Formats: sequence, C-alpha cells, structure tokens
Amino acid sequence: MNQTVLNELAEYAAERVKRDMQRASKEELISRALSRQTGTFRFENALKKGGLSLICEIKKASPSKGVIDAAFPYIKIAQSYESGGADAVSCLTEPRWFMGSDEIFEEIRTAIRIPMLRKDFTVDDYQIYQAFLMGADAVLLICTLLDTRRLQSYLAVCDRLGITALVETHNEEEIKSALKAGARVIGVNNRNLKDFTVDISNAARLRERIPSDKIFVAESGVASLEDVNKLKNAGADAVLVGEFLMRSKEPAALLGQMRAI
Ligand SMILES: O=P(O)(O)OC[C@@H](O)[C@@H](O)c1c[nH]c2ccccc12
Repeated sequence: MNQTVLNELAEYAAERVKRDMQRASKEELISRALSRQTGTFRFENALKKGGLSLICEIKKASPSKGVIDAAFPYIKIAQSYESGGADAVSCLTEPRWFMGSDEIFEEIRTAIRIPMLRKDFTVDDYQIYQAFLMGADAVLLICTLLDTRRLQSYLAVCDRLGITALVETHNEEEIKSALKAGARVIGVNNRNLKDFTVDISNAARLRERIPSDKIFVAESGVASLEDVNKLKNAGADAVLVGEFLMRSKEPAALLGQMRAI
C-alpha cells in the first residue's frame, strides 16, 4: 500500500527537480558548484571519532506520523542539538510529506557549525549539486530508488564535491549494491519505507554484512535510551535519531544522556 508513498515521493522529487531546472540548468549548477572550494568530507569524518556518533534529525512531519511538531522552532532545535553534543544534523528538505524546505536548511546552516546532511529523495544528480551549494556536507542516497550503476555515478559526484553520501539500505541485497557501488557510509533503516513497519533489530541483524572499514549508521525507530544502547552494542558507528528527539522538551539534555551510554 505504502509502496505508493515511496513512489510518489520519488515522482514528486523528480517534478521538483524539473521545476528547479527552469530557474537554473544542470550545466549552470555544475559550473557554480565546481567554481567553489570543494568540501572536506566533514560529515564522515565527524562519525569516525570512536564510540557511538549521533546524527540528529530535524523534521516537522513524516508520512508515517503526520505532523510531529506544529510549532517547529527549527533554529532553536538545531542549536540545542549542537549544544547537546550532536555530531551531525540531518535536515529534511522534502516539502510535501515532511514539510521541509531548502530555505529551512539554509537558515539552519548559517546558525550552526556541525556537519549537515540534506535529507531528500535523490533521484537526479542535480540534487547533489544543489545540496552542495546549500552548504550540505552530505546527501542521502536511497538504494530502493537507485540501481548500482546510478549509485556509483552519484557517489562519484559526491567525491568530486568533497561531500559524503549516506547510502541507505534496508536488506542484504541493497547492502550488496551499496558495497559494489563503493559506498563508505552505509545506513540500515529500521523502518521499511514500503510499509512503514519499524523493526529496531533490522540494523543489528544486518550488521555483519557490512565490512568494518565502512561507517555503519543505524537509522530510525529509536524510541528510548535502551534502544540507543542496543544499537551501540550491536556495533553501530552512529545512530540517526529523529522523532524521539523532536518530541523531547529538552533535546540537549536527552542528547547528553545518549552520549553517556
Ligand atoms: O524519526 P526516526 O524514526 O528516528 O527516523 C529518523 C530517520 O532515520 C528517518 O527520518 C529516515 C530514515 N530514512 C529516511 C529516508 C527518507 C526520509 C526519512 C528517513
């Protein structure tokens, strides 16, 4: 049933790209990007510090939960993540289901210094150049939406720009594809994007499929400190936490507790 939501998300992303291309062609965007100083892979470097790294997500809504935070003081949230010791921030820019925007991303970018992931549904490398020009240190590449060949070519774009690709997988087959394409940072989503079911043990179960020289990110479904502990014990290098932090009244304090695990 929700297969349609993922398809719709991808289709709408393609529509947005088409619309944006009328303002700036791909050639124009590429030349703008390449005239800038390249990135220094800040995102992946921030996850290499040893111990469990924390990627904290900013999203107003989601397709599975609807509106999470109606007030959504995103600058304040970003600053509390930074002061709470987050290693990186993930910011949704998808407008229709997640109520994000490029403008929100850019505003947050100027308010904090830690690395930022532009979380969107990448269906065209145009979006990677866009992300780089917005000041992103990383983009999300979802295996379900991209075959190995496309993954490989998008990873090459990221390398050329000096930014990180968080390559999201959900099963063994997708992990194989991510590895074949040369991903260095691999996420395992505990949420099945097709039916939205969450199984927090998915990341732990698939851990051994990912070689130890890769950075392993456990994504989604963290609902307690116990969950964070479980994922750490399962060998995650980083966890990506959204809703649990977004619903917290004191995200910086909660982050402090996560960091103490
Ligand atoms: O809010 P949660 O359950 O902590 O999940 C965060 C993040 O992993 C989730 O938002 C996510 C994982 N993969 C995605 C792909 C697209 C959009 C969103 C996501």
